[in-house]
Amino acid sequence: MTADATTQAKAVLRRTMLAKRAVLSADDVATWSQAITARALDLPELEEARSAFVYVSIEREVDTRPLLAALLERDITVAVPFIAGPGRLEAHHITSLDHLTPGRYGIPAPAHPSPFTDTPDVCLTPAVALTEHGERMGMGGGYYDRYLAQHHTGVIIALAFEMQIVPHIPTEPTDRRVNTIVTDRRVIRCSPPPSAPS
Ligand SMILES: Nc1nc2c(c(=O)[nH]1)N(C=O)[C@@H](CNc1ccc(C(=O)N[C@@H](CCC(=O)O)C(=O)O)cc1)CN2
Ligand SMILES: Nc1ncnc2c1ncn2[C@@H]1O[C@H](COP(=O)(O)OP(=O)(O)OP(=O)(O)O)[C@@H](O)[C@H]1O
Repeated sequence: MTADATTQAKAVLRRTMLAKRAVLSADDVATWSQAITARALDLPELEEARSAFVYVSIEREVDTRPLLAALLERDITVAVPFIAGPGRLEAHHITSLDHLTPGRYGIPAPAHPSPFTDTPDVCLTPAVALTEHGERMGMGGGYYDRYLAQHHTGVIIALAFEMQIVPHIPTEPTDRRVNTIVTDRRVIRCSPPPSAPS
């Protein structure tokens, strides 16, 4: 597939998956998010982490507020995304959810800059779709792929509803795979796709 065809195929899948997610009920999102939060908080890599970079959810994404609140209680460094420009994501340290205010695209972001420039022990990413092999498709800004190309975080965990797991995602060389996916039903430890170099 050419690069253009891959981008096109991704855009089609993105629209389909966003449409499916848009019609989830608020109740389902809340119930499933609770299950995901409990499972994520039990992961040894999150229990052992000294720092975590966690997205702040909007709309029908897996709700990360309860997870953020629990991590802030754990006395580890918690950082959240700040959109610094097109495709440019920065991590900024917060010590309270009260430090968030609506930012670019209406996504809550730190009200006052406090850059966390280290490599976080764990990165918790949003996703529009994922495969069991850890291939991830996001909103199409390339924000996380660029961030993760610069910060060699060992543990990348995606939070997703079971309905977001698909058999195939068209990939580009710049796509970073996630190590683990936490859904409302299970924890998926991702192994590389058969065709990919390990
Ligand atoms: N909660 C959350 N935070 C996140 C992400 C995410 O997916 N979820 N991102 C994951 O990477 C980054 C933001 N990525 C985004 C990419 C595209 C659009 C978007 O809606 N684009 C519209 C244009 C909207 C406008 O111009 O106002 C579009 O492309 O049509 C929003 C966010 C960083 N923070
Ligand atoms: N490390 C990188 N360097 C340069 N360009 C990149 C990099 N990573 C991704 N891109 C480009 O960004 C664009 C969007 O990428 P992609 O469709 O993979 O985004 P996404 O994973 O859906 O979004 P996000 O990471 O924001 O959730 C593509 O044109 C891709 O080639």
